[in-house]
Amino acid sequence: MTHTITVNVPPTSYDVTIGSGVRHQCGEILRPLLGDCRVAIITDTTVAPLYLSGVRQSLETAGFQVCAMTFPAGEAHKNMTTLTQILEFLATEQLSRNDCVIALGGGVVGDMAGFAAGCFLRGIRYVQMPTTALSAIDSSVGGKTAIDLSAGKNLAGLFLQPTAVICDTECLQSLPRDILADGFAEGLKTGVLVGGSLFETVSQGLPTPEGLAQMLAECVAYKGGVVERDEREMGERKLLNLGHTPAHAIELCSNFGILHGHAVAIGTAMMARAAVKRGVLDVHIANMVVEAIAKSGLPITTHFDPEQLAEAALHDKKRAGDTITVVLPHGLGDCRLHKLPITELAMLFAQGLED
Ligand SMILES: NC(=O)c1ccc[n+]([C@@H]2O[C@H](COP(=O)([O-])OP(=O)(O)OC[C@H]3O[C@@H](n4cnc5c(N)ncnc54)[C@H](O)[C@@H]3O)[C@@H](O)[C@H]2O)c1
Ligand SMILES: O=C(O)C(=O)C[C@@H](O)[C@H](O)[C@H](O)COP(=O)(O)O
Ligand SMILES: [Zn+2]
Repeated sequence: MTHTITVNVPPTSYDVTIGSGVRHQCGEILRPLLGDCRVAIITDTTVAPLYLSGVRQSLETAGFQVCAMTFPAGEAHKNMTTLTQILEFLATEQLSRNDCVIALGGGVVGDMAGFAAGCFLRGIRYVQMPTTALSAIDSSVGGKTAIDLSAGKNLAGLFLQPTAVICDTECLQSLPRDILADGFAEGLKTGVLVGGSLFETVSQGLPTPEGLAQMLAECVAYKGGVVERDEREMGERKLLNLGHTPAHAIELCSNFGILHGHAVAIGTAMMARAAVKRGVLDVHIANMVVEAIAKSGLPITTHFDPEQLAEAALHDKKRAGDTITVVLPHGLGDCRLHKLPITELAMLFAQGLED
């Protein structure tokens, strides 16, 4: 079964197609959307040997002229050096304004290729083809693109919505278990934000392949709705950052050596515990959240101390001068924004790390 979710972000609108084997139909899906143009596939060294030839074949059969560039896999390469290499590649290949970038890979490929597409010739179109659970659940939808700077996570980037998202659930079968679980952290985050049956589903641990497509579709439908209402993160979209203020600090402190989803898992557990200490969340609900995270094989605490994390979090995009907005769960399906003085961050993180 194929799921199609439409995201309306005026003046544009795009479909997210989720289904088994859909990478082999990417050419026919994209031809009416892109017209007669060249496409540049950007991918990484792990994904290229697995999926590049199948995607290329589908695109060529549909009449596209295709070129491809591969960069080394991993968060350590989500940086200015790789961005420059992608831009130089697009220029050498003489892509024009009518042409299109295809991001084939996980969130690192999607964030990098999307950013490059947004800068090249002051902006060309791009398509997301997510191949990790994380990119399928979260990063391929919504138009946030970015690279990391040495001062912190995602500090340079653009909002640029893709022309289409094509998610082949078959690709997720080649993920090592820890990377599959890593992506599931954003699903757990979404389960806490939405509550109800989605939280019940995600709290049962990693789903079966059949259950996975349904879960992905529910997460994407929720995120798509938030993005439609608040594309530029002026209000409601900040909720998608549940767990991310500590997560981004943990990623920076570990020199980007921890996977994003693992950091989000810890951050979400921390915000659940801190919410209890602050009297806004029932301890039983917090325990359910922390247990659901642990059940998926994800971490729930960190060895970094609260002061160190608070220092690292000062680069967070939710900071405005002397205040920072964090997300605290008040219940399942009821997360709220809290504006705190930055001087309270270390205390908040300490509360999040206490049992
Ligand atoms: N833009 C957004 O809205 C958004 C949302 C969430 C996360 N992110 C970003 O996404 C990134 C994390 O994404 P990720 O977890 O997908 O990381 P990733 O892209 O680094 O992929 C993880 C690893 O899995 C490998 N891989 C990818 N697909 C595979 C497959 N099908 N089979 C086997 N191996 C495969 C990759 O080569 C890589 O080594 C972070 O940089 C995070 O900041 C962005
Ligand atoms: O799409 C969003 O909005 C999110 O916040 C999703 C997050 O899971 C994602 O990690 C995002 O990249 C974080 O954004 P940032 O603006 O805090 O860098
Ligand atoms: Zn995230």
